[in-house]
Amino acid sequence: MTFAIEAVALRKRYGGLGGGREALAGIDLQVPRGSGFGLIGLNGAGKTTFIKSLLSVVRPTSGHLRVLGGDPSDPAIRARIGYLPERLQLPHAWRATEFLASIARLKGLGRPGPEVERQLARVGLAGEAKRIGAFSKGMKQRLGLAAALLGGPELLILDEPTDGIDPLGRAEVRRLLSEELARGATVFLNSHLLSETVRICDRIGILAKGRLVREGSLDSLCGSGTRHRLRFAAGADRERLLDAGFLPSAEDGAWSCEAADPESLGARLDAARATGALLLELAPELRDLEDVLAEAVEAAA
Ligand SMILES: Nc1ncnc2c1ncn2[C@@H]1O[C@H](COP(=O)(O)OP(=O)(O)OP(=O)(O)O)[C@@H](O)[C@H]1O
Repeated sequence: MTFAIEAVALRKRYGGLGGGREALAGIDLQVPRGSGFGLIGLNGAGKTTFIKSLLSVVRPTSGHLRVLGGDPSDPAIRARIGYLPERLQLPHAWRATEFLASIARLKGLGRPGPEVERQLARVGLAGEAKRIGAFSKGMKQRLGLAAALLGGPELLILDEPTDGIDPLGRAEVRRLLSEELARGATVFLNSHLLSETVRICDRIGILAKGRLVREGSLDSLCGSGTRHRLRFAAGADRERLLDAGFLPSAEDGAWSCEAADPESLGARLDAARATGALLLELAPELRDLEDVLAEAVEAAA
């Protein structure tokens, strides 16, 4: 397997009086190509420092970092990355097409016109003639996203991509990012919106005090491994399901059960069927990522 990002024992200590605390205290991380990876953590955990290292804006104090198989300070590697910064600096007197055309030229895209129009349409800004200074926060964010998407980069690094975007716009951004994943791009996301992160990313890393304290697939991080969620067709006999050891969920009419292995899960399902219940859905029960984050941060304290 090839990796879009490979960090080995990566450390960063900022200069200044007393040298400060290490912002990155030895990060080992491999992000597979084509995956959606979400980096989460509390304020000051080191997320921005890690992203800046990926973009060679920050020089690590020690350790190794490879991005798309090369050195992040190599301009040829940088050209294959699309980046949406957390704090966008946009030229307010320009129009969206002018701004994107200038980015396209910087990225070395020949005849950028059609690509600029394509990306503007994807972010819902086609035909937008206002100057950027008159854009709403969400429109500016969409424009920043279009700039990151120009030229179909192999790696997208997105810092709070849905910040300021309304709920329907967020759904559009999610769809757009799933299109990017489907074409084989790697998406590296930094967001405090955990509900967005779980909907976009299949892998999650938790940073706490400069250390990667948990990392893995969403299922491995949030799944209990033994709890399952089930949904039965209307008319299931509640009392008989309770007798068979199923627990109802108060919120949404789903049920849950414990089963440590496929055999015991099969036996559970047989028991449910014996009550006359018809199974509609079965999935591993996932814990809330917020709880997993809180637990990981506490353990690292
Ligand atoms: N330029 C800098 N000089 C000195 N210390 C810095 C600098 N940038 C960040 N730090 C420190 O490094 C640590 C990690 O900061 P970083 O911005 O990477 O965290 P973060 O996880 O991105 O936080 P947030 O969620 O608030 O954006 C913090 O203790 C911060 O104060």
